[in-house]
Amino acid sequence: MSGTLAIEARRVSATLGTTEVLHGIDLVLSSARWTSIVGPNGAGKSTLLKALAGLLAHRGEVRLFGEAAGKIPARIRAQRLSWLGQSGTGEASADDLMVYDVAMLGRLPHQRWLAAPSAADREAVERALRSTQAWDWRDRPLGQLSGGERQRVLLARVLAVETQVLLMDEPLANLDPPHQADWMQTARTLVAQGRTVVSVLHELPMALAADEMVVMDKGRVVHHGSCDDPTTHTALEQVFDHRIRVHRVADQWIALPK
Ligand SMILES: Nc1ncnc2c1ncn2[C@@H]1O[C@H](COP(=O)(O)OP(=O)(O)OP(=O)(O)O)[C@@H](O)[C@H]1O
Repeated sequence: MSGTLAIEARRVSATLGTTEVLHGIDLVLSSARWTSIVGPNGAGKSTLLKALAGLLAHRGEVRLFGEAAGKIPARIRAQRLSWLGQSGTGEASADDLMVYDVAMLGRLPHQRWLAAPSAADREAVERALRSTQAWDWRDRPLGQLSGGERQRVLLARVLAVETQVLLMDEPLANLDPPHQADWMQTARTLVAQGRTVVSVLHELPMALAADEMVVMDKGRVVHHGSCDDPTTHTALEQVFDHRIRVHRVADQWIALPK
């Protein structure tokens, strides 16, 4: 799959309320790459991610592996693309569910109507919960977990779907530094398996560890390039009004306040 196009957005615009917040986005993301989406608050990052996920009405076209995303039946699309919302928005209704059952929800696209989970479903859920070190809480209600613990369960649910494309909005929210590093390792492992990871990130050093960066401002993509490319660093500095500077430290890119 590497080198094929995972996601194409053509002239994608979206209006929230009465305000157009995405203005004709053109974006092509190759498969087997990790792309970070960055930009100031309100730039339209979450809105773009939702449009790519098919969760938001928009104008223009989104294609998933060459197929018009809107024409792919919802269940098939859910087998190909999984989505983690910002800080688990909309998850409050899951508070009474056990952690294991929350992760099992990720397997719904693979299950027949009212069928019991298969051995493959149970294996995928265990793998996912172990990979975010959430397995030990499997019998606890989601609502009793801390913010970071909860985020690790929601990450596990996304991983349990085992899709080709994973879209994650601020996946590092509430995670402590070791678990942020674990998430980065997970993203790299997924990419090594040929999967495509797209993550909205505010943590710029982590975002700069991706393969590619999409820089957004005011509802537009102002730059898309390799995280190692100096023009990407310039775009990043510009979009944050030159209040940050990208440096190379200990073999990685970091962004320091100026
Ligand atoms: N329901 C709404 N009606 C009108 N405008 C909205 C609505 N929801 C969001 N917006 C606006 O859309 C713009 C894009 O929001 P979005 O959440 O996509 O930004 P973001 O880049 O993800 O921001 P952040 O970094 O703060 O999470 C913002 O200016 C926001 O105020």
